[in-house]
Amino acid sequence: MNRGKSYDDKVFCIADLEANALGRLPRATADYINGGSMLHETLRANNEAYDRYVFVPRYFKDVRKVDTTTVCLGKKVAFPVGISPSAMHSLCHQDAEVATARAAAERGINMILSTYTNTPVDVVAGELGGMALGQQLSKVLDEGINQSIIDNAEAAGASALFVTVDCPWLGRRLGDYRNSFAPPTDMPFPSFPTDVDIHNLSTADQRIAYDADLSWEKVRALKGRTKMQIWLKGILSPIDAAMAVEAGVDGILVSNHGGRQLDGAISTLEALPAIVEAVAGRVPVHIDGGIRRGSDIFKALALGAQHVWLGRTVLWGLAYKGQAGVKLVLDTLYDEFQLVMALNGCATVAEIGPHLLARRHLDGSVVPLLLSREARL
Ligand SMILES: Cc1cc2nc3c(=O)[nH]c(=O)nc-3n(C[C@H](O)[C@H](O)[C@H](O)COP(=O)(O)O)c2cc1C
Ligand SMILES: CCCCC(=O)C(=O)O
Repeated sequence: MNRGKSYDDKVFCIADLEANALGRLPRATADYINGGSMLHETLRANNEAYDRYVFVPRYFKDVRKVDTTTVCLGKKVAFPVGISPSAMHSLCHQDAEVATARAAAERGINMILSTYTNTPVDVVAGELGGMALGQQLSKVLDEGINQSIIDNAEAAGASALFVTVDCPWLGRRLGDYRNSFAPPTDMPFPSFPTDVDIHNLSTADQRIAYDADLSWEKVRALKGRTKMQIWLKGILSPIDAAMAVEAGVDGILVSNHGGRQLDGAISTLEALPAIVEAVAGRVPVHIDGGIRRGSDIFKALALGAQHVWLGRTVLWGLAYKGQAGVKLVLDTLYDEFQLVMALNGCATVAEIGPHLLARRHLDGSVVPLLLSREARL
């Protein structure tokens, strides 16, 4: 039960944290992290989509105890939240991915490591305290590099490969152009051979250029290249979702890369229901993008996601106070989520469903989801 816990003298919610964290970073770094592509339409839409759903809570339920636990990648997790892959954690804190992994372990949740990690996968795995590790793969032209990322992750005990599908070309991030943003030249990228220059992205070595011809055959072939589960990260279309299931993937992460790739793409929460319907329970469907409050986690689950993942919020925590800052993010969201469950009459995650939501339409009407569904039948 939440009794008004004080987290920190300055941070009581994620919005407080964002304001505090960004001021600690050089401007170009803060813009790289917070920015999206082009005019930030999708970046904004990811957040705003959550505000279009409102709660229709149930009462007369026993919520003296609220169990937030669930299972993700075969591990029992403290709540249905994990850490999405993001590049270069050392931009935010010297302890980089080690700090992030330790906070995930403390809070009892899983983590996905970026291809552009600054910390080797085996080191991160060693800090996760037995929680599940996912390895994100930005598939590049050099198959030897792809295979070494896969092999190192598998050897480190990672349980799933998250293949990012929304980045055949890098999005136009205007803030990065204006700031001439580039990672520091001494920054380590242990996924890549040391003679690959990735610091100046515009002249990047062809070996690490994105594979812009990812096909279903290549997805199927990946299954033969590793014992890890294969997940696709960045699915937005129910057609691709259905084809992914047919290709034998183990799960789908609905994502638009936090609004950093195709500006104008559908928000992830708006994309979710059709994907859940297309997948029809055959594999798990997870989501990221715009999760800033415990209520957002609840809404994503009510619309059919089994689990959500966090991008920028973790980086804000890292910039704010390293491991303790990431822990603060996770504790804040944990307590908010538990309270939202209690106030909606849910004692377990399994009780969360669409009957607890209504959708606010552009004409101002608010329509409970179940009634609107029944009306269509
Ligand atoms: C600074 C930054 C770096 C990212 N790097 C990667 C990456 O290396 N690979 C990837 O698949 N997604 C990457 N993402 C996207 C995240 O995995 C995630 O999809 C997105 O941040 C979720 O949205 P949110 O930030 O609103 O939570 C990155 C996002 C940010 C903000
Ligand atoms: C070259 C690193 C790109 C990482 C990424 O995916 C992002 O910034 O969104």
